[in-house]
Amino acid sequence: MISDTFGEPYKSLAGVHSSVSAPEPIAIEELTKYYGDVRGVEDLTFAVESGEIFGFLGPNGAGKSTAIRLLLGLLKPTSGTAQVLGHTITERTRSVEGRIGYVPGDATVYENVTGAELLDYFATLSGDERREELLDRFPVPIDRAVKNYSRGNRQKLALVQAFMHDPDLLIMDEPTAGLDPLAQNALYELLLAERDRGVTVLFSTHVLSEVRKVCDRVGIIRDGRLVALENIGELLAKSGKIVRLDLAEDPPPDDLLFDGALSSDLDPDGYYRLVVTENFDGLVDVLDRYSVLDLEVEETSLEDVFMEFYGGT
Ligand SMILES: Nc1ncnc2c1ncn2[C@@H]1O[C@H](COP(=O)(O)OP(=O)(O)OP(=O)(O)O)[C@@H](O)[C@H]1O
Repeated sequence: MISDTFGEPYKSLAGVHSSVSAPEPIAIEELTKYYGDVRGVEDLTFAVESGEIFGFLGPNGAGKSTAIRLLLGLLKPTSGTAQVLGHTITERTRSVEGRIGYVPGDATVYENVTGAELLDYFATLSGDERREELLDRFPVPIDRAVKNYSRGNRQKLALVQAFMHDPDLLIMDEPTAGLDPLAQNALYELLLAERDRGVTVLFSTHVLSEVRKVCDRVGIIRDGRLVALENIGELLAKSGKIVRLDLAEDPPPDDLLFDGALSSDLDPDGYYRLVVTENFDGLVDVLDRYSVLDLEVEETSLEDVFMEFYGGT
């Protein structure tokens, strides 16, 4: 009973403004990556605008890391292309790399050096003018070998490394994984402050609460394809209302469906649960057929929206 309202892969007008103004920091066009027969991402098309925090949302295996690794030039696309800071991903130069900060999903390399040595190394590549300020924000045992770091400390070190050369664009793959709540909040504050300075951020996550806290827009990816691209308010508005009904009768949930109802289910507490996006007259017609003992109408939450895309999969 999952609707296909968002079922068609979303096609944005990526690049449409590029002839009249600066190109978007990230513009992706029909980007496809197969690992042999396994689909990583397929036909991704969207743009991340300058100065926004863009949440790239999807469950494990949806294709977020593949898309990010393609953007960073770490993987070669099967077809399609993307521009990052105006440069095609397959032809990027060092000068562009120096304007990007990257937080990988799994920060485990360079085990045998200390945190300080690791940062020194990256400083020679791109600079480190913000190192001290970031170490205050994300304190780590800088003189100890990285191999002895806890997961959270590795992640904090990765954050210091990603931000310390003051990049224009941050690309982050599940950056809060392993962070304690204090460090998570420090990151949210930093992201919002950076956004206000005009920095652009793309980050992948499956943590809905952080999407709500920091993201301006969100792209939802499912099975390698983009299925929604909206600002969060619009996404919620488009996703309709939850109508919960207690009926004297016991009709099968599908009997309550009408044009404008995305889904109809029976909750464990015996209430019918409809997701209604439009045609509230249709709802009134349905109600007219039964004895309604109770009725509640709620706004959809981001969790509800997510479940509409992923429920049952
Ligand atoms: N190196 C690889 N070789 C083969 N298949 C891969 C490889 N990397 C990813 N895949 C497959 O590509 C698909 C997308 O995986 P990807 O890691 O991009 O998803 P994800 O959304 O980042 O997931 P997660 O949240 O678990 O990191 C999955 O089916 C995955 O098994």
